[in-house]
Amino acid sequence: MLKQINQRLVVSCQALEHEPLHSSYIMSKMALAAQEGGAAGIRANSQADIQAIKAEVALPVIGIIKRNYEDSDVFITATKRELNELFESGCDMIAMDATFRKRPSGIQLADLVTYVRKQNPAIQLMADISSVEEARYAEKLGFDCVSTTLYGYTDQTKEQKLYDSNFSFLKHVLHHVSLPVIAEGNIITPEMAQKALILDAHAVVVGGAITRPHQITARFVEQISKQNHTVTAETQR
Ligand SMILES: CC(=O)N[C@H](C=O)[C@@H](O)[C@H](O)[C@H](O)COP(=O)(O)O
Repeated sequence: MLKQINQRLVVSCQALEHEPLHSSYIMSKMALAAQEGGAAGIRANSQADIQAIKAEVALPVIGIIKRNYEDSDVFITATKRELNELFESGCDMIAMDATFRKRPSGIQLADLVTYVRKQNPAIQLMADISSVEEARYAEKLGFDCVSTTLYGYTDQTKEQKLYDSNFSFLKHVLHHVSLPVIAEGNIITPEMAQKALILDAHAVVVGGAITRPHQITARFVEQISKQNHTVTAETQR
């Protein structure tokens, strides 16, 4: 899969239970639209969505399973349970949280990597990271690539955005690991995606800016309200 997505766009087609588009059927059609738009791959959540997407498009799929655990903040492919479900999903690559945060029941990331290599040696592994140290450790554990997915979503990085100070975090990761680095998280314009690839990201993943209409709508509404204030101010002069 890494070869197929090199220097290209992966579209994340996800909608959790609380989101308006929560449906495997809808996610499969989102993936079809992404394929027609020229995407090279899909990122998807849950066995049902992955299977529906694989039935609809010929694109390779990065599979995750999001599940919350009371004793951990890790929710992306947190344990062997999620790995087993992904083995049955038909996905081409598995992405998992590779932050240093404590995992459910204290299971170690290294043990999960060993488990995948033993149970399903053919599948590629993506490490979702939030720091350079995590990226370097993921490289040591033998992941096939790292993705900046969780930058801005951990206590240490909250409110940070990948494109802040001209993609400084992405540049930092690229400088410190020799693995392919996928730019993912809050890439909301084609120009940002292009910039990440120019900086030598292996590929870019874009989700909400393509497949979450509520986020896209909110961005328009926010901008229009700014415009309204400007117009009002001018007309009052
Ligand atoms: C933090 C988290 O759970 N991120 C998830 C990872 O699978 C997805 O919800 C994101 O949509 C995906 O990473 C793409 O990012 P963006 O939607 O910002 O383009």
